Amino acid sequence: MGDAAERSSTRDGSTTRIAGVRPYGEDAGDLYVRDGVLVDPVSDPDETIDAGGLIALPGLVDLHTHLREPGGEEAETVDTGSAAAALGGYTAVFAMPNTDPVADSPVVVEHVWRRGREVGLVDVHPVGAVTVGLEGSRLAEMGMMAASPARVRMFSDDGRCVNDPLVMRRALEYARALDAVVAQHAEDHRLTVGAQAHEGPVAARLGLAGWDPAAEESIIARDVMLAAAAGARLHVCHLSTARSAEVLRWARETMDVTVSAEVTPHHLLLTDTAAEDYDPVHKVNPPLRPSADTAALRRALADGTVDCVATDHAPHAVEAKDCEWSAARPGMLGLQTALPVVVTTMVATGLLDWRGVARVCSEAPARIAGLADQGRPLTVGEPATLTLVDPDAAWTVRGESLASRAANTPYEGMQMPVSVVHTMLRGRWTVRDGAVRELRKVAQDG
Ligand SMILES: NC(=O)N[C@@H](CC(=O)O)C(=O)O
Ligand SMILES: [Zn+2]
Ligand SMILES: [Zn+2]
Repeated sequence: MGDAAERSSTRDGSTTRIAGVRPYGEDAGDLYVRDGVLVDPVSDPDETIDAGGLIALPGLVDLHTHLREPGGEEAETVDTGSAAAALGGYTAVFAMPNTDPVADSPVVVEHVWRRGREVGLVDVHPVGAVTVGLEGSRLAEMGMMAASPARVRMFSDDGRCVNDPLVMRRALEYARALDAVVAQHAEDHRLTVGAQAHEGPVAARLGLAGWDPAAEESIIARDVMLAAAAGARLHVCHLSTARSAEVLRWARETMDVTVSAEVTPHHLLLTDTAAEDYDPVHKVNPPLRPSADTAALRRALADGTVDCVATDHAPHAVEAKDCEWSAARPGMLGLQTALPVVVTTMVATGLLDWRGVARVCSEAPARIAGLADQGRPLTVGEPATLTLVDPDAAWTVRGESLASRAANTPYEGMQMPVSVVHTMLRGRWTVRDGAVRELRKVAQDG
């Protein structure tokens, strides 16, 4: 604390030079930061950071994070989840409302928002519930949450689907009036009663009850029609099948609808065969799919059919995972492994370059969520909100070493090809040399 780097990168009028960095993986040059923004070069910076060999990206934005606070603090808190996010290169996250109590009121979203500001490592934007208690019947106080200091602009019952079409229609109509987006966990619950794994030969062989992919695809098809009719914005959470991507293409070609979609890193990399070890760390909702879907999802992300990557970071306490498969809770950690998995699946395969990574991990999610100061270009006058990545620093995942309170990573022991080295939020380092800065006592700006 209080060293030169910290002083020079806060808003005291001094200038930091980030030397030899490669913005978007392109030609090396210097970035200059003063008062929280990128500025023109100066001849006498107060401090110079050697960033030779590092790639600069705009700070990553996660539209789908479970921070578990309030009520699930044994798995994650705003504090530990923010640290995991910053270490993963994130500068903004959207905290899902399936907490206890559910974030379906101004009181709860304000609590999460205030905790995020107190911690100060990433911008924490609470997602408001669509229905009271996530129960799917009565609309939550969407307008009140939008009007609260947390300024909620994304609503979701994630963990549950807004299954009732009339409730979904009303939610979309309200969202339109609030200029908000409804993020749907697409799963027709009537089709997935007792479901444990993707319905197919692998689940059949393992004796696990099948999760019909039509449960996802049919809800997406229904929702694009409802959104088009309501003139509302729809976002599809954790899209996971080839046909779901086809439905999006068809919707955009045939109707006037504003629909966006995210894919998780795990659905880009892992397949349903991961369940063969019966280790519930591989249990997730929607389930891991066959490799044909994984391949189609990669193509859909590359060609823009799927707009962005979102982690669906879902920490679970040991008790919720250290049990037989059918009793385990679905979900896996994602914040600290997302960027490396995107590099493995999209960059190493030649499907995306680093510009493309910036698009799907930062620019597109910021646009979908309507964030004005995230996902911005790395150019003079823009916020100094960025992450610096070493493209050659491989590391091995150890759940116990991750910043999350929980350890349920599906990548235990796996090599990740790249490392986040530094992260900066509006001119302040949140991560230096792969370690979180203790910012908790630093006053929040604006
Ligand atoms: N993805 C999961 O398997 N679990 C999520 C809920 C969700 O994203 O649907 C959770 O909250 O644990
Ligand atoms: Zn979900
Ligand atoms: Zn989720």
